[in-house]
Amino acid sequence: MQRAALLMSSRLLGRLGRPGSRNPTTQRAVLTLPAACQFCIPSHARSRHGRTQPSQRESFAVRAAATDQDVLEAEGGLLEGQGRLVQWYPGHIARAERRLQEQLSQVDAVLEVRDARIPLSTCHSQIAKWCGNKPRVLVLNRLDMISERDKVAWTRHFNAAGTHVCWTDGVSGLGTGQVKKAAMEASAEINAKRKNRGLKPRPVRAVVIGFPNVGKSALINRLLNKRVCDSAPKPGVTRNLRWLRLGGDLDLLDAPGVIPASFSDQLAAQRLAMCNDIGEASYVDSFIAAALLEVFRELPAFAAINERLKQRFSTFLQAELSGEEYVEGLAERLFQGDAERAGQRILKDFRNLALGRMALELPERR
Ligand SMILES: Nc1nc2c(ncn2[C@@H]2O[C@H](COP(=O)(O)OP(=O)(O)OP(=O)(O)O)[C@@H](O)[C@H]2O)c(=O)[nH]1
Repeated sequence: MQRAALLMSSRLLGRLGRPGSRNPTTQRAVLTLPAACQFCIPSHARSRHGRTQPSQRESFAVRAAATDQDVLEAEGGLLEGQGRLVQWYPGHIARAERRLQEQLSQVDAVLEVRDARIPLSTCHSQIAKWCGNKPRVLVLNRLDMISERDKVAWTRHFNAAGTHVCWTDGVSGLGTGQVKKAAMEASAEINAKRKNRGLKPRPVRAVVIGFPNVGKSALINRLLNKRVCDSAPKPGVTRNLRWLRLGGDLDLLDAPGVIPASFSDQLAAQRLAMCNDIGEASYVDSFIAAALLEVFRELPAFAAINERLKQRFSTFLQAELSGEEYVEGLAERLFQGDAERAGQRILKDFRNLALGRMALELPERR
C-alpha cells in the first residue's frame, strides 16, 4: 500500500487536492477519514471502560484537514460544488446518529458490521466511544467478495489482537448463525444478573451498526429469515432506527449507516468510494477508478487482476502507465473521451466482482 500511497500523493492527490481541500476540476469536497481499527488496539491501550487513551483517541480522531473553511463547512454537513450544494454528511445521518446515541443506553450488545474488503476504512472512530464497555461483536460482511487468502490474513490479524471475527455473506446468509450466537454469548451476563436479582429473563437487545452499504439490513434480513429491512446496492437506504424481534430471545435495533462528520485519511476515504460505501455525490468516478487501479498494483493478486483488466478492456495496466492514464486511455478507446464513464465502468466491474474477489486492505500492507 505504501507505493500506492506515494503514487497517490504524486499523481492523483495532485489533482484531487489535499485532504479537506476541493477537487480543482469539480470543486467537490475531497473526502478524508480515519483508517485505524479499534478492534486492533492492544488491550493495554484501552481504559477500563473500553475507551482509548487520549493519545490513541488523538490518532483515531476524525479530523478535517487543510483549510478552516472546509472544516466549518464540513461541520455544517454541506459543501458547495459546481454551483450546487453537495451533501456528503447528509442530514438524515446526523439525525440518526443523535437518535442512535439516545437509544444506546437501552442496548446490551453491539454488532459492528464492516465491509470485508476494507475492514479498516469501515471502522467508525466514534463507535467505541458511543458504546463504552458494552460487549461488541465484529462482523466482517461481504465474505463472498474477498479471496480465501484475504480471509485467512485478516483472521490471523484479528486473532492476534484477541478479537473474534464473525464472517458473513449477507446475500446467502452464510455465517449469520454465528453472529446470533456471538451476540447471545456477549450478552449472556445480562440475564444471569437479572436471574440473580429474581427477575425474569428478557430478550437481549443488540444494535446493528456500521458505515452505509456495508450490508447491515441484508444481515438483519438473514438473521430474521425474512425481508423486514430494505436492502439495496447504494448507501443511505436505511433512514430510521427501529427495533426488530428475533425469535423471542434477541431484539435487534436496525440503524442507518453512520459516517464521521469529517474525515482525515484520504486513502481510506477513497476506498470507501471504491467500495460504494459512501454516497456517490461525494466523489468523482474517474479519479476514484484511477486510485483503485493504483491500489490493485499493490495487491498480491495483481497479476490475476491485470489479466482480467486485459480481458475486459483489452489493455494491461502496465508499469509505466498511471491509473489516471489508464482511465484516460480507456475513455478515448471506448467512451468518446468521457473519463467519467470509463471510471464508472471500472468501478462497476470491481464492485460486481468482474475483476475478481479481493480485499483492498490487507493487514500487512497498510
Ligand atoms: N455480494 C454481497 N452483497 C451484499 C452482502 N451484504 C449485502 N449485500 C448487498 O449490498 C447492498 C447493500 O446492503 P444493505 O444491507 O442495504 O446495506 P446497509 O448497510 O443496510 O446500507 P444502509 O441502508 O446504507 O445503511 C444490497 O444490494 C445487498 O444485497 C454480501 O455479503 N455480499
